[in-house]
Amino acid sequence: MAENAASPRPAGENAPNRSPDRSIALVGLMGAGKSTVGQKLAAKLALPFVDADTEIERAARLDIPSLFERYGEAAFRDCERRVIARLAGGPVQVIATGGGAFVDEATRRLLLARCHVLWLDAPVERLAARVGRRGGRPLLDGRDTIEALESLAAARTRYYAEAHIRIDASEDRDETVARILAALPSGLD
Ligand SMILES: Nc1ncnc2c1ncn2[C@@H]1O[C@H](COP(=O)(O)OP(=O)(O)OP(=O)(O)O)[C@@H](O)[C@H]1O
Ligand SMILES: O=C(O)C1=C[C@@H](O)[C@@H](O)[C@H](O)C1
Ligand SMILES: [Mg+2]
Repeated sequence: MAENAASPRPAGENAPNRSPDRSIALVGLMGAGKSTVGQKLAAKLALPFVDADTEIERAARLDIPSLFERYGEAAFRDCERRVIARLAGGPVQVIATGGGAFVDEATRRLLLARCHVLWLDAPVERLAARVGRRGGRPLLDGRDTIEALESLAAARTRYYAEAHIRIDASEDRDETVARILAALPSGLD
């Protein structure tokens, strides 16, 4: 069906009237959808998309499990802090952070100062079903997924709660994107 030019555009359907003044940073636990929802959101807003985990792997020339194994979590966090500082200082874009990035105080302050920070939140059971048994997440390896995510949630929720906006990310990806577009500040248009 031909598009009716007279009909109003659904919010966020096309990019030109949605030009954020600053980057959008997605935070939240593993499986919240930061990477997959972030890509869809960026496409809707016609913005570049960047994934901090991928950028860390590129900078370190190692995948995340190998980084953890060879150098330990502290070295990974150092790398993560530097990579996110670079991304937050870059052009306006959608940034998917790694699940633990926002716990770091320097990263948290920087993202809150420079970006629209959105916390993608969903119940642990839903997150566990999404991350499944696929490897690549060293903090879940060899542990009961629900227990591991519950303990991360207990330690991290107070940090995620500092995000500018909380998005209920329990439903499917398109619904989460729609919720984000509806929740973004109207001054962003
Ligand atoms: N809203 C959703 N509905 C259904 N499946 C989803 C949803 N969001 C993400 N998924 C699926 O869950 C898995 C994990 O999602 P994703 O990699 O985007 O999470 P993440 O928040 O980036 O996690 P991490 O912190 O480990 O990088 C993927 O297979 C993705 O397709
Ligand atoms: O929640 C976390 O601490 C992590 C989440 C992933 O995105 C990766 O950044 C890494 O596996 C650590
Ligand atoms: Mg991710």
